[in-house]
Amino acid sequence: MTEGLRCVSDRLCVWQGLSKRAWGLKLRRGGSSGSSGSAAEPNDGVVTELRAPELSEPAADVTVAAGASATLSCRGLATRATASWRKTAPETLALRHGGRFAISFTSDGLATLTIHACRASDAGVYCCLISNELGGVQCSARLTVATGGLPGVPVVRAHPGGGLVVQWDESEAVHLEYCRVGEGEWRRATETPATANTLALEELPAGQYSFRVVSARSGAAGSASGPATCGGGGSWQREQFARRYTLEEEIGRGRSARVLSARDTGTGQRVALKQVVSGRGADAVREYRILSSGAHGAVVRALALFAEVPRAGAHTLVLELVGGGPLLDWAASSTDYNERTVATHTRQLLSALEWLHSNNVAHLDVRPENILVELGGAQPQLKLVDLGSAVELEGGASGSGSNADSTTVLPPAPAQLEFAPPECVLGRPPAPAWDAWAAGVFLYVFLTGLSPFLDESIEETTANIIKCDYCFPPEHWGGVERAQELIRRLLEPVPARRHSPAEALRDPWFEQAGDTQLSSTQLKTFLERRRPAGLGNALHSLRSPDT
Ligand SMILES: Nc1ncnc2c1ncn2[C@@H]1O[C@H](COP(=O)(O)OP(=O)(O)OP(=O)(O)O)[C@@H](O)[C@H]1O
Repeated sequence: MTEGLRCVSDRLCVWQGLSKRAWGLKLRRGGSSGSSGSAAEPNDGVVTELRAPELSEPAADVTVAAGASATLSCRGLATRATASWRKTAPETLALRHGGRFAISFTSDGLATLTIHACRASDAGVYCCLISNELGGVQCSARLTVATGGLPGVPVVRAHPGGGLVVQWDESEAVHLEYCRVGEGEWRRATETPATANTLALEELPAGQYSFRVVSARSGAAGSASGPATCGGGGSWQREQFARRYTLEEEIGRGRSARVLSARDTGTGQRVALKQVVSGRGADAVREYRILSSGAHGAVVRALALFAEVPRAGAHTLVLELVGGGPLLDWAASSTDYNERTVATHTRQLLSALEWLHSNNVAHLDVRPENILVELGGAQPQLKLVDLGSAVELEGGASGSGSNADSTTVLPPAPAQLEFAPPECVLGRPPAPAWDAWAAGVFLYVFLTGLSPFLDESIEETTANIIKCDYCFPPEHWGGVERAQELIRRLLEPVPARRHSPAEALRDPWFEQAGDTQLSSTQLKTFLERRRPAGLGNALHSLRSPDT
């Protein structure tokens, strides 16, 4: 650390409105009403004379190398005084003790400011004010941070709206330059030198970039930052998206998303575009991460994720298109609506849940609207969609060590309530066992068209769930009683005793299920009741022309 020796008594001044000369005397009884940081005060009932502060040693200018510590100090004669530091040039800043700044004031009137790990932007004029009730006195000193003439390396991070944000630490005007990795050509990010120390490059095309800072005065270039990946700015993302997908029609809607069918002009493949409203970006990113990190035949696959599409703040997930609509709608109008069909699809659902749980993911929103069917293959195939409410669990799907404990628990929405387990309606932390319960309710509905816990009101339905109050009316269970034991195992009120999807898959019913034809009358009533107003039967009529 190099200390400058120039005297700064010319900067010694009187704080506006307060005189450094004591213009009044106040007799004060020493005692409990002390103020912090003042000169030592007797606490023995002796009357003390209070004097306005006087400066005895002004602060001196200091020069340090970047990265070193700098200490500015001055001394004032005063009783019951405090000392505070401000930066007055080039910007005004009130300084507090903490982080890189250490501020102290000793009982003999020494006020110090130490700045650790000095940066170029710390350079400037610092002012110390020593004051008490009778007045104040202040002095200033300049801190110079020597950077060796070369600008420092800028810091790069992702911009929440797409693109990158670059920050640097120079006290003078600079040019920010960027180089696309592999191209070797440095370009200026702005026409004129940047005076602020941050630049958001929101419209940067996708790619990898390095940045460097160039002094506008000397033309000296600092070292380049490491390569930073840019997913592309908003309008770039929208442009790429518009070029690639031709939108068709709306095929579904949820609380946070609109789903459209579209065609990928590159591959000719039809896809589903889930447009997630702004504010739910984290859910969309998590849903993409889960659905793109592995594959299971009964779980929809995610193909891509676009941020800032269709508008700033929104996200668009590109998903495999499931062409057959909700499974129960298809089953209710199918000639194959029989016990074996129900067993086949229940097995697919449990297998999808087992796969998610083994990947430490709990779906948490298993209900008929999110259980679709693909009819394009040799056999109808169940597809579970909507991982928007899913949680990723730490330390295994058993529930122990789950990060779900910290998840905000909201009461289930009306559409979810019929499928919600007791621990969910009681506000307990989410866990994979919720999915097993929901699968049990789904199987009950699939076989009978009846909802086991549904009652006249939300309160009564909730009470039925908490008491696990349901039954198997014989008039609705004729010929399919063999599935009841599996349902009992899944609708077990104590989560730890409830069958997991893996255990449920071993139930003998899957082998025993026969051709018993099921009546779709109740199921159609069930579906009609849950159909959102205005949606009609759009999903049901959707069929992939590829099939
Ligand atoms: N890949 C897909 N293929 C066809 N239809 C889909 C697909 N994904 C979703 N849908 C339809 O769109 C509807 C809404 O989608 P999704 O449930 O994912 O939205 P959401 O807003 O997350 O729903 P929620 O209200 O449960 O939060 C679904 O119920 C389903 O019918």
